[in-house]
Amino acid sequence: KKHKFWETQPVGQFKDVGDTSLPEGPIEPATPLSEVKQEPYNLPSPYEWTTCDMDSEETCTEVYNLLKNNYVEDDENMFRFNYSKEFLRWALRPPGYYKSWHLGVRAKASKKLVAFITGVPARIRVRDEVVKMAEINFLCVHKKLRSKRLAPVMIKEVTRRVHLENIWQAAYTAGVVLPTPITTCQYWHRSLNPKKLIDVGFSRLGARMTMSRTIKLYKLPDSPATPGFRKMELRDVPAVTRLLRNYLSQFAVAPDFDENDVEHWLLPTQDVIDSYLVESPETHDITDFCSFYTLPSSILGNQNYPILKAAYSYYNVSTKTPLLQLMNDALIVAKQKDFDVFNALDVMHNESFLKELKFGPGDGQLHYYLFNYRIRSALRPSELGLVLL
Ligand SMILES: COc1cccc(CC(=N)NC(=O)c2cccnc2OC2CCNCC2)c1
Repeated sequence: KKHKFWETQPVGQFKDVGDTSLPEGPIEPATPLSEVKQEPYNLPSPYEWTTCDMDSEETCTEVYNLLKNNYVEDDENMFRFNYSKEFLRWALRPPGYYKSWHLGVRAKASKKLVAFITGVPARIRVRDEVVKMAEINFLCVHKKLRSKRLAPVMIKEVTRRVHLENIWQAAYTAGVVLPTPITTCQYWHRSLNPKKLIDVGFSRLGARMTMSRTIKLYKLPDSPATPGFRKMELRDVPAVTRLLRNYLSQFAVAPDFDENDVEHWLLPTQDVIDSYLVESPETHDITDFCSFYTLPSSILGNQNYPILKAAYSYYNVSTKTPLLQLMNDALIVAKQKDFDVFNALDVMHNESFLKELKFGPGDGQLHYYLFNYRIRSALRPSELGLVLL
């Protein structure tokens, strides 16, 4: 029986799709904290809950290794995400985070970390409502413990811990279809190092294409074209916050970032997040912004290369520089930083540059979900202003 678990949860059910009599908003009401289950859910007897302290070098290394060996792979099992420890600390400790939402499962006998799931707090606007949510991510069960039905009880336990902080909604993504996506995005890839991408099987040589012709096709200038294009600095946080809040206000679902959030999520951190902006040489106004995060993948079974260095488009705002030119400058700096590929979803206005900047469509889709919040009808990806890590 498909979705046995999800049919028990307050999420849009397939049977309700199209029923416009159902109101937009929470599916189940918040409950008084006294009514939230006080004790953790039961795990199968060989396992125990653990809270993962990401400040601890040892625990962060355990989380890193669990994900490195057991987290999401592409459809052909050629690549596996390889989030760095620095990235995980950044992703899991935003303003107002709760350690109790960094939930692990250990084998009682060996004390080995065998599963993980996380939440971080976020204010997400859905149309005109700003809703406090948990962004759920990094659900990972060790390969040897799959189909022991650990995921449902991990989801229930992290939900219980989110409820204890009086938060009743969540946002998450998955590569699989669950009840019920609020939108479904295509992912796109722009080759920066085509020779390596073909060597490792990420890309294939085009028909009637030689390798040297392919290298020439993807060649980029050595430096950005836009005057005033520079790295973001701490002093830019107020202006970038204004620029981003205004830009994101046009989308149906988007984060409600304040200056604290912008300082955490968008200030450059080496090998984690890169952010650039355009400061007008005449007026010194900040008119445009682009950012991408660093998410390498392990290359499974290639002798020459162990790692694929990938940049993922994050938040981009263009008010003066054409988005096409701004993103081409992002590609140029990503190539300068030795990334092999630049990935993007067809969310926000990304569709306007993907083909022209020589992105090719990926072979999969990323589905976005809200927990305990119904929306009237599914969104187009271009109506979505939320990028999860
Ligand atoms: C190239 O190495 C991969 C290793 C594992 C999976 C995939 C395919 C894939 N599933 N890609 C995405 O989900 C994806 C493609 C483009 C942009 N963002 C993405 O996912 C982000 C956001 C969701 N959490 C994972 C990272 C590729």
